[in-house]
Amino acid sequence: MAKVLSGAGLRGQSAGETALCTVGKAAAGLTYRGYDIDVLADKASFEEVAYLLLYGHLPNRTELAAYEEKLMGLRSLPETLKKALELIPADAHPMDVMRTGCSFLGNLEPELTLEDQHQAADRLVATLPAIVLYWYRFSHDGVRVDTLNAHVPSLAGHFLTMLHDEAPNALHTQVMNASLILYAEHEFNASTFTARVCASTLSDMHSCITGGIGSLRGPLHGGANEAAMDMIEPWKTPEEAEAALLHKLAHKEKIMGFGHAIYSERDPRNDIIKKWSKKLSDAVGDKHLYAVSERCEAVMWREKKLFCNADFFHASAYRFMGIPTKLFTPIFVCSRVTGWAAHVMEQRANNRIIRPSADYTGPDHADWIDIDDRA
Ligand SMILES: CC(=O)SCCNC(=O)CCNC(=O)[C@H](O)C(C)(C)COP(=O)(O)OP(=O)(O)OC[C@H]1O[C@@H](n2cnc3c(N)ncnc32)[C@H](O)[C@@H]1OP(=O)(O)O
Ligand SMILES: O=C([O-])CC(=O)C(=O)O
Repeated sequence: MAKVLSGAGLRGQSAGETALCTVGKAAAGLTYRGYDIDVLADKASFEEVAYLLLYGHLPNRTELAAYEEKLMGLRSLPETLKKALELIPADAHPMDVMRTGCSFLGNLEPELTLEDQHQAADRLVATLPAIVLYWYRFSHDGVRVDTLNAHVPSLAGHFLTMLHDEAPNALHTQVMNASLILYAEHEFNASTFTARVCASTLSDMHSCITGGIGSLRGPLHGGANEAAMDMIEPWKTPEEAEAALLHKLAHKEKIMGFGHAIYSERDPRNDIIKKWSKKLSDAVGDKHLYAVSERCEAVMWREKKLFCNADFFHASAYRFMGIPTKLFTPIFVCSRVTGWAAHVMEQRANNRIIRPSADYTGPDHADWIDIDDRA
């Protein structure tokens, strides 16, 4: 019988069905429930996209107003959770804080039945920004930040207001909104697959999302936006960047923020966030970071035919908005929680436990050796 070869990393194999997203159609396409990413990033609010993913259709005016109101009403953190967050040291990584915060919330407000799944998802969408920024501001500035921000309707504005203690300008709110839309959903990526595998055991929403956060953290996935920033920040001129990059490539180093498992020509999210990064660069009078980033893009294409993925120009865009590097991947969480939760619900609606097989590579038979006789 022919052996079914599982390609390394399951590349190119279908692991199930989804109606949420297409990635890589015609080498560079991306749609959420059929809507093109360019259109969504240009015309929608993040709340509209969250509703589209979680409730299955674009909201009408009444539905959107009610949903925004609902999310705003769910922003406050339970006192016990605040106390727990206050115990986490300032040198913790915020992704670990989010993992703990999500899991902790699951103790206080468990999702007990399937009827609770939308409520659990909406609560996480509303509170994950507060979880990370309540901890960040308390541990770094000693401030117990207002997690309600009743005067700031959008999640994009809410995040930036909690971080900077003042309402963001229109450009920053617009970029943050677009960024949250770009990161919201991406089919069977590693963190979403983690959440779906967890859901397939009939586990609860908080466990699925906590697992997703853990998978997103790694630098080969969501953590690449922070890793890209750490790489480019010391480079002060495009020439310095080019020389350093060539050195890294000669030493076979992975360059964070480049390449993709599915797209073969380009990542459509890059064009959008790059455009915003340029606007921000002009607005802040940046002298080198955008130029360094552009040179990296040109060198990687020239040398390796590798293109920027969604993470690379997010690094400079976030920096221009004064966001500390270690909050980059947490913003990804605040967005991707919508996609994760939608996938959890989709998995539950037509579930069979996800349990692939493995090609065994160990010895055929091993004879027992008494402990005193072992080498
Ligand atoms: C939002 C997101 O999660 S997007 C992804 C974010 N991750 C990163 O930016 C990390 C850097 N990129 C990478 O590690 C990879 O490109 C991944 C993880 C995204 C995709 O991995 P794979 O699908 O295994 O990559 P792929 O099969 O296309 O790699 C082909 C070749 O290009 C190389 N390559 C791929 N990406 C890079 C890179 N960023 N830098 C240097 N070389 C690379 C691989 O090492 C491989 O070389 P080889 O054939 O000599 O072994
Ligand atoms: O799809 C992937 O493998 C990674 C990615 O770009 C994402 O999750 O946004």
